[in-house]
Amino acid sequence: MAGQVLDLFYDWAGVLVPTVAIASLVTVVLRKTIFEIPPSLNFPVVHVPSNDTRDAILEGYRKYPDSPFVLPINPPRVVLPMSMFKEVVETAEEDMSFRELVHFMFSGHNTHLGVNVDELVSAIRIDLTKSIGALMPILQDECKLAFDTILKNVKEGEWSAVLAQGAALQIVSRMSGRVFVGPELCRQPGYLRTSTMFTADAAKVRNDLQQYNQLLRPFAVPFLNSLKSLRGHLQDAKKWMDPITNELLPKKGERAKIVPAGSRGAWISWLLKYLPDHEKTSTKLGLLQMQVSFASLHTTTGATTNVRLDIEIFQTRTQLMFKQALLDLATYPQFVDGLRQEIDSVLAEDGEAIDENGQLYITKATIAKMKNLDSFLKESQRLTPLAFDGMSRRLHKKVTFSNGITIPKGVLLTMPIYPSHCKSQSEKNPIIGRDCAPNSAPLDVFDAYRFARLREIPGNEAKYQSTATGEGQFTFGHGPNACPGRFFALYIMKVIMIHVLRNYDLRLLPDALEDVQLVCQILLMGLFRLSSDRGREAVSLK
Ligand code: HEM
Repeated sequence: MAGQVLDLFYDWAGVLVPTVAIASLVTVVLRKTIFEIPPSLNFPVVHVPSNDTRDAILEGYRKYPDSPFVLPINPPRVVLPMSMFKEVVETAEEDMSFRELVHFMFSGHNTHLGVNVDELVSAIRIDLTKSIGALMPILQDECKLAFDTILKNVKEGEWSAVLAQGAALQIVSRMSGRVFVGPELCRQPGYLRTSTMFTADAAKVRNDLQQYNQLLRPFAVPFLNSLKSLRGHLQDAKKWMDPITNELLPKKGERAKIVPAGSRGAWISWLLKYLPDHEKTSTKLGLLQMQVSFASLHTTTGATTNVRLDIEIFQTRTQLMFKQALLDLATYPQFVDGLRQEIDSVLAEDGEAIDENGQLYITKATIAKMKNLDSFLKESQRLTPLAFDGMSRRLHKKVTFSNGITIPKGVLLTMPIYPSHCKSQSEKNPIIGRDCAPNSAPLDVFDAYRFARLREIPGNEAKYQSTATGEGQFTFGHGPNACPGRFFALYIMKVIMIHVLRNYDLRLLPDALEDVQLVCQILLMGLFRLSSDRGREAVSLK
């Protein structure tokens, strides 16, 4: 009898064991490929109402301010409590990385995004940032030319409707293009289209590939139109780089050419300094050019799967921020006079400088004295960051944090930066809550000079500048991966804001929809007019 039972057991075991093994294998493969659910995430899941990650993050942060929660989007995100931000930014690149996240989200094998961008980061962080002062004349020249061309129908003394979104895109693209590729190319419609569309097509490749499960993606790649367009942009970029590269590459025995900041080719000469010899080609420089467009356009935006930002996939980051600043200027007109007075009084004291072509321009040092303007831009970004999450990373391996929280390999992490900027969402105050200057409005209210007042408190001067990062100030990330382009981006925005404030009045269209935050993402119509009493008045030179 016992023998029969044993036989029966062995018969069943012979079937059961392989069946269970195959079933487990299939489950693991399905989880990894079809459903893309990272294993064993024992954190609460927050409902995402109609793809609105912003509301889901706010809700998650309200419910779980001190512990992780999951956003069930594709691929799912683990949102960590803000108390862990230091550990996240300080964790070694080999363990979790921002670039790996971009590579994963944007199919880096195909799009070349998220790959090593050390040379790009060095050229931005070291050369571009150091040269901002020297770039002031060309940035202001291009700003004025771009406004005159793009807003040519705006008549003095009359209100005209302007689609601020499109105008801002062209103005910012021209100003950054003037620095990257020089005056001829930066105004060419073909160049402008390629540098903005590269980002749009990269986002399309990402979205297209997400329609397929991971196993099928390699088979789908050759048929993606978005990828064909992307490759076309890279070929165009190479063509544009050919002449500049030929001019700048030293012939045998020659030393590398030094091109002064502001001259055509300077940016390329900075990149060449960091490239190994075998990569000093127009193909590589064209790729870097597209990568810098992408970095200043949409790196983390695409990774957020934020619906509102996805609508605006064609916009540059700086342009989005600039548009938001314009929107805030129109929404809170009570600050316009104060900002104008600051510009006037700083210029009355410093005067303007004259560039080598005899044109007036405002120096970087003079702009730096406009602390209310700096504060206005920082406040604008605090309440409307590009993404409602941020400092996102992908894990290369399982990581256990000092509080015992373990996150498995392959998971995408993010931080709830927007709620952390805004005290009213939680009683966990960020540092700006603690440091609050007297007379400041609550943290959920737009208070244009909040940071200017904070800077007046002894010891705070550098801590609350628009480019500063740290607790409660995460618009540009923080730590080793913090945005290297933020200094450049902010001076572009300041130059534009000063130009607008000195030359135009603006207000929202009277019938602008009620939900301004949403409207601004879709169709922001501003009304501009050349202010008759302020238009281009000459400011006394010292
Ligand atoms: C207002 C405009 C901008 C915003 C809000 C912004 C924001 C950011 C953020 C949040 C990150 C990731 C930081 C992290 O996760 O720790 C980042 C990375 C980066 N940004 Fe920006 N950015 C802006 C403009 C620019 C511009 C104009 C450039 C180029 C000139 C640029 C170049 C980069 C690069 C190269 C990285 C990747 C850094 C790395 O991988 O180490 N950004 N940016």
